[in-house]
Amino acid sequence: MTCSLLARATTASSRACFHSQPFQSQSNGFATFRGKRAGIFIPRVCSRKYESTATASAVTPSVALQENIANAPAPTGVPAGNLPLDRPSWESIKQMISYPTLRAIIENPYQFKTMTPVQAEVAQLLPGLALPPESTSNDVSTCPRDLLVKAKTGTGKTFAFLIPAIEARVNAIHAWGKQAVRDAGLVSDKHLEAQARRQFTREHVGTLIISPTRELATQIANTAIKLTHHHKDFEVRLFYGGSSKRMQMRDFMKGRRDIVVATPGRLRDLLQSEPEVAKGISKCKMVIFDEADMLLDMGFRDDIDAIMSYLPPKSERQTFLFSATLSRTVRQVAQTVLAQGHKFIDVVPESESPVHAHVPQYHTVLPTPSQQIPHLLRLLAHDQLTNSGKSKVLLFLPTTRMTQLFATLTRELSKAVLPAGAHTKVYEIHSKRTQDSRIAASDAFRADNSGASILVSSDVSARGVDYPGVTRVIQLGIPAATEQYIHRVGRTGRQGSTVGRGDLVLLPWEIGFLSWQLNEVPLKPVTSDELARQVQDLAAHYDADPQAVFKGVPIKLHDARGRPMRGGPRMYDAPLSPRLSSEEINNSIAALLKHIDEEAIKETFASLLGYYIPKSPELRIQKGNILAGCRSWATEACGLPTPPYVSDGFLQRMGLNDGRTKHFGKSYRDPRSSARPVNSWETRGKQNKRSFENPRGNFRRDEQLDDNDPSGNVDEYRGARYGRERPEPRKEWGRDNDRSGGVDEYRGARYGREKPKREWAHPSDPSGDTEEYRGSRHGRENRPHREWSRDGPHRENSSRGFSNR
Ligand SMILES: Nc1ncnc2c1ncn2[C@@H]1O[C@H](COP(=O)(O)OP(=O)(O)OP(=O)(O)O)[C@@H](O)[C@H]1O
Repeated sequence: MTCSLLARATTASSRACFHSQPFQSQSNGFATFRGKRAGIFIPRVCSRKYESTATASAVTPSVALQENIANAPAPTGVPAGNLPLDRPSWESIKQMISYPTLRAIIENPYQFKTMTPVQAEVAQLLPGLALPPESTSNDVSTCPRDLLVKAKTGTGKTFAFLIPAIEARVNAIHAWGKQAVRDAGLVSDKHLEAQARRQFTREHVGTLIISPTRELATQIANTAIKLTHHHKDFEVRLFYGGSSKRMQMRDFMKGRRDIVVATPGRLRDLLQSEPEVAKGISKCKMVIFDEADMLLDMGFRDDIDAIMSYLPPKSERQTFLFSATLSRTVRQVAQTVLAQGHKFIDVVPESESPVHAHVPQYHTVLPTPSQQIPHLLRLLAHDQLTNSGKSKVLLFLPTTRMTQLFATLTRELSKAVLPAGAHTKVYEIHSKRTQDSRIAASDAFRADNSGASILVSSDVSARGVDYPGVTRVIQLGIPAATEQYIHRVGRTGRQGSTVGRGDLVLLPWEIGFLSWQLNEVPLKPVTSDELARQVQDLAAHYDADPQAVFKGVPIKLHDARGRPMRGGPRMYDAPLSPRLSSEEINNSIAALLKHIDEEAIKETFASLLGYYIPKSPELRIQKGNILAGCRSWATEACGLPTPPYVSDGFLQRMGLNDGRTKHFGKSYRDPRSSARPVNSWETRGKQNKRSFENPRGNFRRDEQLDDNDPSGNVDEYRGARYGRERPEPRKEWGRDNDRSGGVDEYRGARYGREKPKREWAHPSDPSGDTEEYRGSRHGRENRPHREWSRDGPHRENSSRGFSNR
């Protein structure tokens, strides 16, 4: 039996998602409903108001709680359109853009007044940026055509690239019609002009927008539909994997192709199999990469190479690259797709993080894996208590299996432990779910107004996806990279909102990521004990006066016909303090873990090994320690009686069992607690200090290891493992039966004191001679200039790197 509870809960949640109620978009204070146009969901707008029936009186909180509340995010966000007024207004560019576009921005469906910095920077380049290259206007000759743009998460980059894209299309259609009349030797012919325009819009793709995930592609397509609301007959086409290719093609063949939004895999597939798509794309004059750094990364490289070979050469098209994170390396790679003389717009000052400064970020390194689930529950409870009536949490997990497991744990445990109890809505998104249920969960979470909702997600929601009103982002385990950390945290504190917080929760052995990869990110530490105290204080405060905590939250208990309301925020059932006590939390967890299928935990364990082992260089720990860490997670956090069995074959595939030692992955534990520090990980990274204070490290010379420990006596262990005292074992390495050769040879190759003699230049090596290879590999000589030409070879193999997300 595979995790029955897990499976039941997953089905239940997808059913719940499909029956979700009309959605409320918090971005503009309007309720949105789904309709259909061009094969994708289009939001329509109508107004909706809530009556406030809750009244409350204030009480004086304790000193600790006052501090707590002072540190908590402000209770209300700045609604969209109310960004500070010192920014340029949209009205100020009314001469630069068409009236239908302006109307969509300032009147309906959006009501934005001012531009964000990135929008203002791009708007400055209008109208030249959106005019056809053959235009005789001065604006064209002086304006750069290609853009590389870096701006903070949640600052409206989508508008910044969609507005020029829409304007360019409008201008191109207009120019084409006029040219057709001129070519016919006429001065004016409305009928001919209209016919030429119609033909142009059906044959030529206007702008191609490439986005790494389906969720983001759908969101961009929806924003494009809203922005072109007042442009007559404008059409947006969407290509993404996981749903019917035939339907997408039927839609594409039906009408205009003003904007095509696509994920790389599906687009490449269609380009190779559908001549009509290839023909349309070959005439496309503008291509936009959203989340450009991710698309230019190795994971998507093959697909992007293939797609670029269908597009016009870079001298004949415009290319925009947008992202919140653009490293120097990505900027170098970007040169291959951007025209010379492109403009680099960077609205993230060098000294600042690409996440908004007003989003406080915390990290916790748990003392033991057994603290993981309790700490997560406390973070969720903390959010429900500090953002009462509007808590919306996004929980990120490293693998799909982990996401499935934690969605079940969160869904079940929230009923017994969290302040909102059974009213907490838990949604789940990852690659194992069907595309329809992913869309349903994403839409439902976006529209959720229950005041206590949680989206448990893998990295498919990490980039670009806009969920208004997210009050907290929790990351359990390390993200795939520093950039991914930034993008995940960027899901909160968006569009000028002052509400938001990020929490990173790590197991002891993951601390290296914090020290080495996130050393420039402004994270503050919070211990699990501190959080437990804060939650207890907040719970006591609530129990003393629930109304005070819900002050100002519109609670509607009955609908117009007097029936109990199903949606909307509601107050928590007091008393909360007993429910949030450590004992109660631990009991609830223990009771639930008994019902979780061991197989589900073992599969999650295997997925974690697959995720973490390649990360050993980033974490700066040995693979064996990762294996030991994952084993202890399975037993201590998930309650397995014994660590899951890992076969030798699996270890070998993971590069763990390299044959040099048969003890790989077996961590040594001294049975006497007095010989160990309280938490052996506390001393990580301080080895020099430790050796001064206690020259014998953590072991005494007279100690004997456990009889079962196969690593031999203490000295041998210490010497080999920590390398401080080496009891003359070096020559041992060069034993006759050691295939690695003499000691020096081994040392040279391994520790880089001597460079190994080059073996690359083997006559059969096609990479040419050493210098050529090194030059191109390490950048000493510039790589031969690479252009994605239309005639380039089409690569067959695809590796999109999202298989496990
Ligand atoms: N000028 C504006 N005034 C108010 N709100 C805006 C404005 N422009 C965009 N927004 C809103 O801000 C939110 C974030 O926009 P968007 O998703 O484009 O950000 P982003 O910079 O692309 O974020 P990410 O880096 O996460 O992809 C959206 O809800 C959008 O409607």
